Amino acid sequence: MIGCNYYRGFLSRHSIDNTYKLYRITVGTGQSGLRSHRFMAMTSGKNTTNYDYDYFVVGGGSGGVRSSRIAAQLGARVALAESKQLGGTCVNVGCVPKKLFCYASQFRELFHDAHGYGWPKIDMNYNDHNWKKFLESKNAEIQRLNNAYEKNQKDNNVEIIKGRATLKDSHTVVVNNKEYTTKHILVAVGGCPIIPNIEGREHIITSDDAFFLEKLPKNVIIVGGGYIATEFACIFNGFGCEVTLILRGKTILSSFDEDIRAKLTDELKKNGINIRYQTEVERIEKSSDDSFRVKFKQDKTPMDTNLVMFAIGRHPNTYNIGLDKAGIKTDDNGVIKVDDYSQTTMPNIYAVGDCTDRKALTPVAIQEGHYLANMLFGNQQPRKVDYATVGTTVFSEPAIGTCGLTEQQARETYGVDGYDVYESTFKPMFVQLSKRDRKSYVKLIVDRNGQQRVVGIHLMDHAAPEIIQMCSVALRAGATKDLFDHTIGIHPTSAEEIVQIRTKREKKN
Ligand SMILES: Cc1cc2nc3c(=O)[nH]c(=O)nc-3n(C[C@H](O)[C@H](O)[C@H](O)COP(=O)(O)OP(=O)(O)OC[C@H]3O[C@@H](n4cnc5c(N)ncnc54)[C@H](O)[C@@H]3O)c2cc1C
Ligand SMILES: NC(=O)c1ccc[n+]([C@@H]2O[C@H](COP(=O)([O-])OP(=O)(O)OC[C@H]3O[C@@H](n4cnc5c(N)ncnc54)[C@H](O)[C@@H]3O)[C@@H](O)[C@H]2O)c1
Repeated sequence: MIGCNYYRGFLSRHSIDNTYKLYRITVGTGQSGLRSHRFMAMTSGKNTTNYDYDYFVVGGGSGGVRSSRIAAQLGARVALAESKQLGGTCVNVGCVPKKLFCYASQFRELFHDAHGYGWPKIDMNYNDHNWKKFLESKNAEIQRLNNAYEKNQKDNNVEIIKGRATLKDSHTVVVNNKEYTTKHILVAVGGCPIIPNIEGREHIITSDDAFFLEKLPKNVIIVGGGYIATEFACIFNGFGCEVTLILRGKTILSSFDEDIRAKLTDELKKNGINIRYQTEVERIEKSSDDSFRVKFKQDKTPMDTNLVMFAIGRHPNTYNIGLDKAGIKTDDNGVIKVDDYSQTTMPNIYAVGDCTDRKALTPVAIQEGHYLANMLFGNQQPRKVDYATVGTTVFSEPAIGTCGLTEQQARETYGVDGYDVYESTFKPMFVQLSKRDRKSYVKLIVDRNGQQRVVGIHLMDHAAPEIIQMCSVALRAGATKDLFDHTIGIHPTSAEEIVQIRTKREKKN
């Protein structure tokens, strides 16, 4: 198997089928019951001497690190158990290395663009790219972050306990056979990639492995159409690999706005990414030359490839950590049930981040963990995270950014006559001289009633990730279309399109 799997230490791919069976724990706790428990638990506060700690955090990823540090700053006695490296998915096998991979993969096009601006033409030979050197630099940067995280926790008096934690009961956590008692527990164990139960599954790599490949493949099949599949299709494509995306359904990024999906699909195809729709992998066979033959259920023509990557979602790391012993209920997939304030079915135990069913994004896990620490140890009123206006980006090439309602959600919320759509497709200035065939796109959805608030913004542009951040502030503030129209743009930018669109688009049915 290629590379190392960050999580394989405690949840091997071969245990996953069993995991699913064991996940089928009885559930059915209503949210109202959860809420009343929260206020009981909150009478607690800190410095309860009967326990070893006031707060024991299981999992040192985005949510756990933030929550433990804030709690300690507020005076709580805090322990943090981490079975791998501090920083969790985001730092080790998620956002951070992914963004570095995106940057690295984009130079091919940038060198091409440079020629249009008068720089000498560089004949790119992919073999010239030093993959090993790049991975070494990437690994060094991750190591730097791991160390910085550890120092920051220690400087704030968080006691780090290295090892896999399990719950013995609702006030006892066990790590390396040692028991620790605690007033409150936070479960912030994150998730890991799903690997399907198909013949040849041992040949599958996931995003965890993709960050540690020994060399780039000549061609790659990526199964899935979500964030990770789309981002890695662009990364491998940028490095010159031949990429085929295998979609179970009819579209990539099915939870995104229909127009942004269509526009991005056009760009991916222009970049040379092949997409096969409504196709499912039946099995994977290893060939004598170390390549793989992938057979499909629907189309009987197999494909030969050097690498098969699955990115079909993630499941929580909640298997066999004693949740049942501590009285914590999960759904059938092992997702921890929580109320609006991250309280589980056990009043003194909380859960944040990817092991709950909210938005699986780093800043979301961080805010959930931060609000929780404030609530428990900062004498602050409980505060709900506003999930409706979370801005998010897919770091594709070009990138997309989205915030608020999709058109489909606007249709369901306001009815087909209750909203307006404003849109603009344009060629970004940067590619004019290089003649790169590239489009950008802006779409605003406006609530037609009342004050005409902007309720959805969808962008496709290389600057979309930076622009959408401020759009989410505007949406949270309830900005109206009139406010956008009378805000002066910054010229020449892609962002100015957002305050300049005046033409309503005909509604599609
Ligand atoms: C490839 C990829 C790219 C991504 N890109 C982005 C992005 O660009 N932007 C974005 O916002 N989000 C991105 N995400 C999502 C983001 O990484 C997660 O939403 C975020 O890391 C969730 O934080 P968390 O604290 O819930 O869990 P995690 O960060 O997963 O942390 C959980 C930690 O708990 C530890 N752990 C698990 N079980 C135990 C145990 N029993 N005992 C002790 N420790 C344990 C794990 O080792 C891990 O360190 C990406 C994810 C992936 C996979
Ligand atoms: N840029 C970012 O912020 C970023 C990047 C990567 C990941 N993430 C987070 O991590 C989460 C996980 O990412 P992901 O891409 O694994 O999941 P995802 O939920 O985004 O996408 C999963 C995809 O797999 C498809 N799928 C599911 N089961 C399948 C099957 N059996 N066969 C074929 N296709 C199947 C789904 O239709 C969907 O298109 C994301 O939802 C997101 O919250 C965020």
